[in-house]
Amino acid sequence: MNKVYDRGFVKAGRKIAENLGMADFTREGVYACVGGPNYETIAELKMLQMWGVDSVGMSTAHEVIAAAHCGMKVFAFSLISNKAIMDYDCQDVPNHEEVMAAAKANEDKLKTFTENMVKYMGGQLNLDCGASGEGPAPPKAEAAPMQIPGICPAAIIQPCLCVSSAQLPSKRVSVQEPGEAEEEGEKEAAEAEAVEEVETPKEDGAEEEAEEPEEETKEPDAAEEEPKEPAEAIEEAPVETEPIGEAPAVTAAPTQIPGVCPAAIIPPCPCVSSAQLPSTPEAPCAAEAPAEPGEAEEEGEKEAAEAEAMEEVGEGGEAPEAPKEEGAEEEAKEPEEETKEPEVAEEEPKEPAEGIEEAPVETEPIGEAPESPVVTEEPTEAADIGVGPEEPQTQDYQSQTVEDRGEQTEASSDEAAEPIQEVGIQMEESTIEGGVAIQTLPETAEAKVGIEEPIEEEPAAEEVVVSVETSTEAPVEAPTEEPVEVPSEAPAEEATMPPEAVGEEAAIGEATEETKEETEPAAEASGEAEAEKPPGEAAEAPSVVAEAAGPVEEVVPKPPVVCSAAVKVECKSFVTCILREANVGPDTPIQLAGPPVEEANVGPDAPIEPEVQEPTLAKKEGPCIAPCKKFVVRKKGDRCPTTCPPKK
Ligand SMILES: O=P(O)(O)O[C@H]1O[C@H](CO)[C@@H](O)[C@H]1O
Ligand code: HPA
Repeated sequence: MNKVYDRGFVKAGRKIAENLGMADFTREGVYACVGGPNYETIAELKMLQMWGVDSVGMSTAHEVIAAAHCGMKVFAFSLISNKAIMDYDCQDVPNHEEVMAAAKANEDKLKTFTENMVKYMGGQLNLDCGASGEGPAPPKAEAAPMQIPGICPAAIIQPCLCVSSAQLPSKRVSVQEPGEAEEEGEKEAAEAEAVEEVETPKEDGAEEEAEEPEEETKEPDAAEEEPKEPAEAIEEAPVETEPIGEAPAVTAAPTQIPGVCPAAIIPPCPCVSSAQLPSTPEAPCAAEAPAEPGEAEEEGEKEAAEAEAMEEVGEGGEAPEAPKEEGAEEEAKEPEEETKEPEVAEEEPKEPAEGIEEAPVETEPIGEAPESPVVTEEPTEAADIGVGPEEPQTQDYQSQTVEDRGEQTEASSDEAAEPIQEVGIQMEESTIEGGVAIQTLPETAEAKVGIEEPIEEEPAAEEVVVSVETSTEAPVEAPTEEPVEVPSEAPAEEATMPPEAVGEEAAIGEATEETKEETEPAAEASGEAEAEKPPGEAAEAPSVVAEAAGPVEEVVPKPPVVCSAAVKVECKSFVTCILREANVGPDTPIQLAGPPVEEANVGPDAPIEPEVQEPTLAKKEGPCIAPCKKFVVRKKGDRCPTTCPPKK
């Protein structure tokens, strides 16, 4: 993802913003994408700020990832719609109303900017997105899908890759990565020349409709306004097609990548896994993985082509009407949610966090852990932005969080004392003073640009709030080598983990198979379920090779082997975990940026991690320690780290 944002597009975006008089409120910065659906807590925002984040959103990154995976050239920008509240003493809470209001107040700017960008991008991609100045091409009932040159052979884009205002819910602007080696000189000159001629399009009555779709995908309110047909959007999208050539035949229904161009319907892309694209069915993968767009071209040719295209855009003069997004909200929402699923999957801790592994072992059951407030794994549209009936929840959450952390307020008074000027913000490298922010995306974070709203004269450089990158930890201590007791059936009282705990394990026990096997709590969780079943009904461990079940006869010390029956294993390991607030199920008893440890699902006697590298994090967001019980029951099929009953 290092070059996911097309540098040329970003530069063009900045030029266009400048030409449109938006330069003074354009920024480049680091955009962090959080899972939502709630707005971030103050602690999270502080954490993100420490990480160098300038703005935060909930969707762009996923869309960008999906698009990039299909080999698309990507450009994204954001309208900074609200300020990050980072003061515990502040009574305000982020709310959807203000976000929507900001978006509404800036829709003209969004439309204008978008149209110009689309025109430019269309020219770059040789698409008739208005670059010709003739406006969108008439609908083509059976337009042949086209293949983006030099991109994933399977990434067949139906009609047009146009980015429409529909992509701009309330923000979003550009993305890209800094440090991209380019020949600035001539390229910039060419771009400047081309973009200078981009005219500000007239605002017409269609603007509202054009920008509604995106919001509809997230906000129920807006959804009621303009129900539209996605099919029409596809047909209306200007098309400049090219034969697909060797492109593999796609029989499955096209998929629309959420957040991207409503017209950019992409048939199930064989190169994209179902986890990344909305509904990529059973389309066989007959194509090779896409090549990185930016790497597939010679810089020289690329620049030349861009410069040329820029000129064309400039000549285009009249800005085309933004193609109406005729996408039905229903369909738009679906993919949106689906694209978030991968997040959950990505939560799986692959590597234990440093500094947590040595956490003290405590045998306190995890049972008493209180339920963590919040977050659902699959945010619904309602919960998404806290619209309508869900809004109260969002606010409650925010309020509750603040209250719960009353004591922390003091601890972080220095930081909290800083008045928050605005969200969105400026990066150190920002060279633009002002509103539409074109971001640069470093590494994994996403840079976004946005039109700040309200626009402030003196943007506070450190006011940006941002997303939450969560991490789940499940480091575990090495299993003991001590022989274990092997009861024919596990006493129910020993498997005292409550359902919540099981859920917790499920949530945090996302370590690799290897880790799982060594993680007592994980086994503990399964053991509990096991204990509740009649003897002999041990559940099959999905990832382990199950062997024929057999009665336990004796304990034979051996290296890890597969259990053929339930056994009770002494547990001396523990698990420390840091869960993301996002993507954690409502019943998940552990929370990341949570309240004091005692409130974070850890038993009252659970030790508070003493040596945390980051004191602040330890205290405020601090990892919670989920000690395992003394004994755990390994179910049939589990691999035992110590001993197992002999196979019969
Ligand atoms: O700024 P982006 O990435 O679009 O994300 C956020 O913006 C929307 C408005 O709050 C939310 O629904 C969330 O998707
Ligand atoms: N956080 C996350 N996403 C958002 C926000 C926010 O404060 N505002 C609009 N989208």
